[in-house]
Amino acid sequence: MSALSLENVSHNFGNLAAVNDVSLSIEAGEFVCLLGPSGCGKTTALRIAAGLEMLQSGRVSMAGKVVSDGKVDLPPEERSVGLVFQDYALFPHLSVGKNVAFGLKHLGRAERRTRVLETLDQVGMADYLDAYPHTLSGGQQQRVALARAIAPRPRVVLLDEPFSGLDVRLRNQIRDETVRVLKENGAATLMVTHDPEEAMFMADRIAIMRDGRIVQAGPPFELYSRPADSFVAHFFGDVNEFASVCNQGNVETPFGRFATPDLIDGAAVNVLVRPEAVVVGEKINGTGVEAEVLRTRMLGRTSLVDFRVSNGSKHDLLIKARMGNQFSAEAGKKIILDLDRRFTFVFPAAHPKN
Ligand SMILES: Nc1ncnc2c1ncn2[C@@H]1O[C@H](COP(=O)(O)OP(=O)(O)OP(=O)(O)O)[C@@H](O)[C@H]1O
Repeated sequence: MSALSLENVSHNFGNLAAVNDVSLSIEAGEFVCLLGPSGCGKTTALRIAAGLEMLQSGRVSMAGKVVSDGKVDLPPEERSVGLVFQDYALFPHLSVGKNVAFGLKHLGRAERRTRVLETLDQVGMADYLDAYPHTLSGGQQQRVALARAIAPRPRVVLLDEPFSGLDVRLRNQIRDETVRVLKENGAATLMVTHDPEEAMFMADRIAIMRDGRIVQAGPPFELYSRPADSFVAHFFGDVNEFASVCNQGNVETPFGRFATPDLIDGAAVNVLVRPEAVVVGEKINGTGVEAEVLRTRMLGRTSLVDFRVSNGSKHDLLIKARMGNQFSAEAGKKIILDLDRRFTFVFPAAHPKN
């Protein structure tokens, strides 16, 4: 029995199918990110789960109980959900303690106070009980917003881009703390983000959306290393891309042959290679090619290097490699390149909208 379950949920705004047949279940203690580009329907799906948007079609259940299906439609306050938004949405006229106590009206005075202190302690804000939101930093306000959401011990916590207002340096720390606190509480969490790195950092499972649909769902590494299509591969970071044609179940590339058993002869394909899959200075499959260094950029812990591979009579291939070290080589130097095939993908070229 899942803590939260969306089944075949669809939602239109006029003619626009903002959410299109979305099904997604989240277990207690699980952290799931709904990831996708702006306008793909993430927030609408989250609002439907929360009960903030009236369900048009499909079903929403929590812990096996239907909370919305066209007949039933429980309001947000009866759904056992905690909500955290991008702008924290703290009540400005209430102290931190009163903000956190807001959803605890059902508890007696003493118990309420204990719960408020306990929860503020969990997010490291117990010293700010009597402070007002405007006196707090963005990171502190975000912690209080999280405390307010989890204080009633909801079964499900829904977060909508909760870190986008924060300083970049603070974000990783607060992301870490947020996952820890939500896991400690055993809540099922659904977080909306457009940032693939944030999703990879935080999620047990990522559901990636495009044009209202979930195109792939799975653990972060699965989406990164086995993308379902070219859109997913591109969404998780830079890729080198070159065109080829399928011939007798294979695609020939300068780096050797790739099997494409599901494609017909003559099918145009794109070969996608992650920059970190380019192995520099080695032949690993006995198939390496000589390449010329065009440009090297040191990015601190990694280096990004542009190479040119001569491709016989055809156009030269330009390939970016990302290396986990400080690589330095003069432009013009010749080096052998090969590919780590785990991060090399072949997809039909005629993928819609790519
Ligand atoms: N109340 C509304 N009325 C009309 N159209 C809406 C409404 N809310 C959202 N939309 C449209 O529905 C689509 C999905 O919006 P939604 O906010 O769910 O996307 P999103 O993936 O969360 O995007 P973002 O990351 O930019 O918030 C968008 O095209 C948006 O313009």
